Amino acid sequence: MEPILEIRNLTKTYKGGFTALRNVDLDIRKGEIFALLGPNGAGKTTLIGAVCGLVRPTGGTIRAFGEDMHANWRTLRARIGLVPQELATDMFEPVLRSVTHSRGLFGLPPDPARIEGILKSLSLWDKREVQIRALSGGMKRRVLIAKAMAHEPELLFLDEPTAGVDVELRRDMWKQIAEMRERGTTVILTTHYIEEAEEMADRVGIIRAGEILMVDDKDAMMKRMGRTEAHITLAQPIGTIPEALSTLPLTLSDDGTTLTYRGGDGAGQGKADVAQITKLLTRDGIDYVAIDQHESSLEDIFVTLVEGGLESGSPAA
Ligand SMILES: Nc1ncnc2c1ncn2[C@@H]1O[C@H](COP(=O)(O)OP(=O)(O)OP(=O)(O)O)[C@@H](O)[C@H]1O
Repeated sequence: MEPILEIRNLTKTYKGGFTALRNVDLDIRKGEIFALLGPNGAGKTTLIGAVCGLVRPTGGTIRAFGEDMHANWRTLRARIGLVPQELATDMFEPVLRSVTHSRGLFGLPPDPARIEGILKSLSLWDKREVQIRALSGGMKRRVLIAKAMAHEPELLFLDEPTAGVDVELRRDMWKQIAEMRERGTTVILTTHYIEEAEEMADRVGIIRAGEILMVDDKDAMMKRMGRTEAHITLAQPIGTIPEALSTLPLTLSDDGTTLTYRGGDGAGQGKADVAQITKLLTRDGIDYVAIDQHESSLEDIFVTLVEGGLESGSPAA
């Protein structure tokens, strides 16, 4: 399938000389939810800004909907929506007027029924005459989403859509985003909440220090990078790891009471290994009193990648 967005060799060096993006290559597929994960300062907002015209790239190309963004700026930008981290203007405007205005900015004819539909879907219809500044933080975020949806974008960027909102509202917003995808919108979101990516994304990209470390289907990433960690507490200390277990990735605590397994492949190998370990311990007459087992989450994978560097990753797509 032809990508809806193709970023090639994108580089951004800010005026002071700081390079925030280095040779970024990224393809976004039509209809997917793509989560861009990265620590503070990794370059997520810069990347979004480059596509949406807020940041001028120093090098590289961006194609959207099969056409060069630079050469067809006006028409292509009108097909892209952006939900920024914060609302910069419009604080004194009532909700309905502000959202209607956003649609007009892209040269689209008024469509009150559509705006009403958007506001209702975001539970903002009752607040339509309220000035934005009088809304709660969570409601302000919904206004940002409504404004970005008002011109019916085919590609929607959400920059930290749920930062600082409570758990309930976050779940609510995940539902809204999933519904946008159902309606055919391609969604790219940046987030600090790995849980958010785990819950919603079809694919995940990991960015660190301006470089894309890895892009993959979320499930494939979790399978490939996933690990099992198990701590087996023994009834009596042992001096060494039994011979029968010597080929497995096991360590023994200094006091001889805990065997720790770290390994597996995220596709069941770890669980099978731990079952095998307990069987062999029983066979050798070594009693254990507890097993504390844990499968790695996307968060563990992310932390390993971002802090430990890229050890077993595939090249970014
Ligand atoms: N206008 C600017 N001039 C100079 N440096 C900038 C500018 N804007 C951003 N930077 C730097 O570029 C780097 C990337 O910033 P960016 O905002 O893209 O990161 P981010 O991944 O979105 O971070 P966060 O998660 O904190 O929002 C940071 O080190 C930042 O300080």
